[in-house]
This record gives sequence, C-alpha cells and structure tokens, in this order.
Amino acid sequence: MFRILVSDAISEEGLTPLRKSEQMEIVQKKVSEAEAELHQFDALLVRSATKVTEELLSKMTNLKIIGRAGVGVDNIDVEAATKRGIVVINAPNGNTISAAEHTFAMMAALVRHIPQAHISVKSREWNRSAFVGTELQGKHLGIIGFGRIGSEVAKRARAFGMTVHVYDPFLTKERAEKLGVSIHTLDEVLACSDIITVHTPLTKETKGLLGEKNLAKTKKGVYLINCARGGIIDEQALIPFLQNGHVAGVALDVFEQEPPGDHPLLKFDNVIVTPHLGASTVEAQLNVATQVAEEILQFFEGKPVTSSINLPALSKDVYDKIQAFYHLAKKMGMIASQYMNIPVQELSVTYAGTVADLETTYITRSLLAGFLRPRVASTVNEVNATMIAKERGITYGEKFSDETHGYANCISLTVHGENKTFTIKGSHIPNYGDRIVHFDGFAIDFAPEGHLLYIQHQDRPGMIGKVGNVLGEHQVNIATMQVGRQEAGGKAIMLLSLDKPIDDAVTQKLTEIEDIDAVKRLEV
Ligand SMILES: NC(=O)c1ccc[n+]([C@@H]2O[C@H](COP(=O)([O-])OP(=O)(O)OC[C@H]3O[C@@H](n4cnc5c(N)ncnc54)[C@H](O)[C@@H]3O)[C@@H](O)[C@H]2O)c1
Ligand SMILES: O=C(O)CC[C@@H](O)C(=O)O
Repeated sequence: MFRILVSDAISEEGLTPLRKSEQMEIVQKKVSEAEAELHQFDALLVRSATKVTEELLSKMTNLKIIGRAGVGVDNIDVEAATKRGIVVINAPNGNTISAAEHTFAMMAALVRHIPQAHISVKSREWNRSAFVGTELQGKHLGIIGFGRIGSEVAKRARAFGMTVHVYDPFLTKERAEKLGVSIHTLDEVLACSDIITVHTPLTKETKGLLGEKNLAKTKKGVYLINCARGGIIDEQALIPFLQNGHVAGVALDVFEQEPPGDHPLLKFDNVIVTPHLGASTVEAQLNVATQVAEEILQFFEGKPVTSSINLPALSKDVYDKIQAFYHLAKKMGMIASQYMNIPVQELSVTYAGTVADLETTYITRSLLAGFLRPRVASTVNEVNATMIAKERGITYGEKFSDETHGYANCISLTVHGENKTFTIKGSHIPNYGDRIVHFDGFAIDFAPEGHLLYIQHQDRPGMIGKVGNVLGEHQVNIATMQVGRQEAGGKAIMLLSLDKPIDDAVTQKLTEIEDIDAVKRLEV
C-alpha cells in the first residue's frame, strides 16, 4: 500500500485514477496537520500553496515522488528532492489554455477598464466618459516567452487582428513562421509594443526582466501583463512608471509575494489584479490533477513517468525498449562497484549493437545508480545518481561502437581506479536473459543473478572440487558455476551463483585454499 498526501486543493475528480487503485491510500490534509505522520508518505501531491522545502523533505523520509498539479515548480526545492532521489513531476500542459484565456481576459479588461467600470457601477455611479478604452485590433502585442502559453496567447491575439512580436531566445524561425509571429530582440519588442505580456518561467535571467532599464525602453502609454510568475516584472520598478503615466496600466495575476498584502501597486486604479487565477478553471484543475494522478500511479506500478522535472522524459514505447538494458546496466554497475572496492575516478560506458540506437542516457543513469549503491548510505537511484557521482568526483562518459563481440548488443563498462582498471561487458539476449560475457580480461558467460562469488585462482586440477567442498561443508548450494582462464595452467577465474549469501568465515576458508588468489562476494 502506498500513502499519498494531498496537501493542496486538488480536483476531486482528478484523483479518480488513484482512488480506483487498491494499492493507494489518499490522505487529504495540510502539511501542518500531518506533522506526526509525514515520515509515512510515499507521495506528495501539491499545487502552489504547499512549500516543499528541504526541511519538509527531511521529515518525509519515505517520500519517493512529488506531483505538482500545475506547471511552475518554484514552490518545490527540486535540487533538495533530487539529492534525496525523489522524482518530481508536473502537469506541463493541463492548464495552458486556461492561463492563455486568463491572460486574454486580463488584456481585454485592461484596455477597456472593465474592473474599474464594474466598481463604479456597483457604487451606483454612471460615468461613461471616465472609462473610454482602446481597441485591441490593429495594436502591437509583445510576447516575452513563447512556449505553451505564449503561443496560445498569440493565436488569440491574431484572431483579434493584433500584430504579434515575440522575444524568446529559444524560439526557432520555423515555429515563429508557423504561428504567424515575428521574432525580435528584447529591445525591439519593448520599443514597438502597445501591450506587453510575459510568459517565461521565473529564472535568474527572467527575474526583474522588466525592471527600470527595460521599462524605460517601452512605448509611452504601454500596457503590461504578468500572468506568469511574480517578479518577472519588477514590482518596485513599476511604481514611478505608473506615477508619471509612462505605463498606462498593468494587469497582474501573480506577485513576488503571494498574497501581496498591502502592496503599493494595489493603490493604483490602473493596476488590475487577480489572485493567481490563471489555472483556476474546472477544466484546467481536472486536467492537471488527472495528469499527475495517472503519472503517480504509473510510477508505483514501476512504469515510466513522462513529465519528470529531474529525470529524462521517457515514453512508454521507449521505456519498453530500454527496460532490459536498464536492468542489465544496473547489475553491471553493482558488480563493478563491489569488485573494484577502491576509490574510482571515472566510469566509461560503451554501447554497441541494437542498444546503441536506444535512449542510452537513462541506461547510463541506471548503471551509475547501480555503481553508487554499494558505496552510498543514502538512497541512490536514477534521479540523483549523476548528482552524487559529481559530488564524489566520479566522472562518467558514454561512447558508441560497432564492436558487439558476436552478440546482438553489448554494454561495456570500464572503471578507472587509482592504479587499477576493470572492464565488464554484458549483453541482453531476448527470451534468455542477461549475460556477463567478459569479466576483467576473461571471456566468460554467466547470469548476473543473486549471490555471486568471484574466485581468482591458478589453473590447477581439482580447484572446482576444493571450492565445492568448502561450500558444501557450510551448507551452501551452488546454483551455477562458470570458469574462464587466460591460458592452460595460468590465471583463471570462477564465477558461482549461490542459493544463499556466504559470511566472512566461509570467504576466509576459500581464501586459504592453495592457489586461490582472491575471493569476492558480489550481490546484485
Ligand atoms: N498564472 C497561472 O496560474 C499560471 C498557469 C500556468 C503557467 N503559469 C506560468 O506561465 C509561465 C509560462 O508557462 P508555459 O507553460 O508557457 O511554459 P513554457 O516552458 O512552455 O514556456 C516558457 C517559454 O519561456 C521561454 N524563455 C525562457 N527564458 C526566457 C528568457 N530569458 N527570455 C525570453 N523567453 C524565455 C522559453 O524558451 C519558453 O519558450 C510559467 O512561468 C508558468 O509557471 C502561470
Ligand atoms: O495551482 C495553481 O493554481 C497555479 C498554477 C500555475 O501557476 C502553474 O504554474 O501551473
């Protein structure tokens, strides 16, 4: 049974996929009300109200996944979650249309003074001349950030007869042409637009993007809209531009601090505001809740999640193709790590044959996680493996080759330690399973399963019997045994898989056998 804490107001209907599963238990409580049981939850489902901080994560010791029913994850410390190996997912497009429509509603309300006129009529006034607006048709709309929402706003603006100018450093010419907008520099957009709307995420680059310097580059009488994230338009910097009439009006759905409290901007009649309502529609809330609920369910069923912030995205199709290699790579990483039980600096992975055409990033992450697992006390998985490797000064790289050693596919891992290098190669054979086909210079063929025992010895008659006797004396059954040697009478190895793990005493006994040079237990 997996316990899911739903700590914000999430669409009830959207939770249906989770409620239908007998494996899921949903608890709807604010974090502050769940203090005593925080360590029990496997998943956390939030909107933007819950602040998922490092401190909260340190209390949620069993947490495996955080679902954000929405786009922005700025209320989640993604880095802290990643460090702990917690997957963070969002619902990137479930509320796009609602946010675009809200932006458009704000734009219309702004240029036609609808909120101000509404207040006036409700106060029993009838002052038509005070609320003369401007048309949208024929106006120049500047869109900063042309992703999902920005482009939906553009479509609506074009339908209203507006000319759309876009600034987005990551926008291609082809996409701009397809959507009938022109690409400009930021300065050009600032200079030519009658209305400017921002649709970027809040990042180091976009924080204060419309600050004093850039506001001064806008047209006198410009209207500004922020339905993205508070802080993209610098709230303090706006004040003098509103006071001197350079900015004709501002529409804000988002604020640097939410709620904004007694903010000086709220005193301006030409600043219209909503309390972060961009995604607040029945449709958007159902979409985002359903999307994250389905993803959380997939996650606990061991299937891939497609909208993770801290893992490479994988479609079901791709996942099905890489799954076998993903498991093989993890086992190879674990074996290599235990065999090379010394500090290592570098892992080099080479993919050959059919596996080389797949999404290898994910396979490499799995291999890294397997390698780090025997060395790291905390949780290590595909989410945090690259981060932990970096922290420990282990570099890794991927290569591709045609050399499959006669197999349809081959993954080769070389581990570089201080004075030692080790190579292991593995292949996945459909309907047969995983095989290790090369081990530290020896051609071999064994299944990386269960309790493995590696023995390095001199190639002498009777070695297998001696090893078998020691294990037999200790009631340890041998499931499989593979031997390999470089030349007759030279260095040789045995790889055994045992029905149960052996302890230090048995390992010691094996080491004492004449002509045995090394014994290592390897768990996968
Ligand atoms: N008000 C709401 O309720 C609400 C609802 C949904 C989304 N949002 C917010 O709206 C914003 C846009 O969401 P989206 O789904 O369209 O995101 P998106 O990722 O699809 O688009 C963001 C775009 O911004 C561009 N960008 C990034 N840095 C930029 C920069 N420095 N200058 C110019 N462009 C830059 C990116 O290239 C991208 O095209 C986000 O901040 C999101 O959190 C708000
Ligand atoms: O949950 C909300 O209503 C906010 C949604 C919005 O800001 C988002 O980033 O998706």
